[in-house]
Amino acid sequence: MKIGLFFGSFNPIHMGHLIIGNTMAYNTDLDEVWYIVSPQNPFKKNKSLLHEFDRLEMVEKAIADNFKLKASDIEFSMPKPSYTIDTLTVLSEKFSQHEFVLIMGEDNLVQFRNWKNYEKILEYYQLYVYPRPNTDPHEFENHTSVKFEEAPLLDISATYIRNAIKNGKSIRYMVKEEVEKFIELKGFYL
Ligand SMILES: Nc1ncnc2c1ncn2[C@@H]1O[C@H](COP(=O)(O)OP(=O)(O)OP(=O)(O)O)[C@@H](O)[C@H]1O
Ligand SMILES: O=C(O)c1ccc[n+]([C@@H]2O[C@H](COP(=O)([O-])O)[C@@H](O)[C@H]2O)c1
Repeated sequence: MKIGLFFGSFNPIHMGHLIIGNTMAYNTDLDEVWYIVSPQNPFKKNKSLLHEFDRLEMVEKAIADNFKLKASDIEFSMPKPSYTIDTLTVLSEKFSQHEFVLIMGEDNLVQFRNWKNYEKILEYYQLYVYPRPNTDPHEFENHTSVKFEEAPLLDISATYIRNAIKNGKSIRYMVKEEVEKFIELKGFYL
């Protein structure tokens, strides 16, 4: 199978992440999309980062009704912070029957040069890139490994959701109902 990998902290997973995963899984040549929950992003320091198992549980609840979407904890047992090239290598070895593609927003391409072994990523893997608003220019516009895919965009972020919860505001329709209930039950982000 051809599988798209969507990496993130998912703190928490929101409708923006779900729209991208579903669009890639159904409207491109990908068979499935796997959400790879990163315990720790090399570029982000965040004191409100929930435990990785709680973030994984929210992803699982969010995608439970969509058979083309899967959650992965592969990075939990790998050295931290999580470097994407290392995870790609482990996945390609473990699932040699599958072809893996990296899904990312165009904004990620602006600093992609700073990723560990980015040239190796481009040599061995395809990147399926969806548009992000106000993306700065970058050098990967015409790269043969980069494919631009159309996807509708939602202007929300996990940061926005965490702040809304902290300020007693509603997050209804920004996350799946199951995720909202779980956050309430556990008292996350208060
Ligand atoms: N609304 C959105 N639409 C499309 N892609 C998004 C959206 N929000 C985040 N992404 C992308 O999803 C991936 C994983 O995101 P991440 O888990 O860091 O969420 P985030 O909402 O950006 O989090 P935070 O606000 O905590 O930084 C990243 O590549 C990010 O650019
Ligand atoms: O491998 C790297 O050097 C690298 C550098 C920055 C980000 N990443 C991964 O890209 C994913 C999305 O990053 P971000 O900053 O858009 O949330 C996240 O899960 C990180 O593990 C990976």
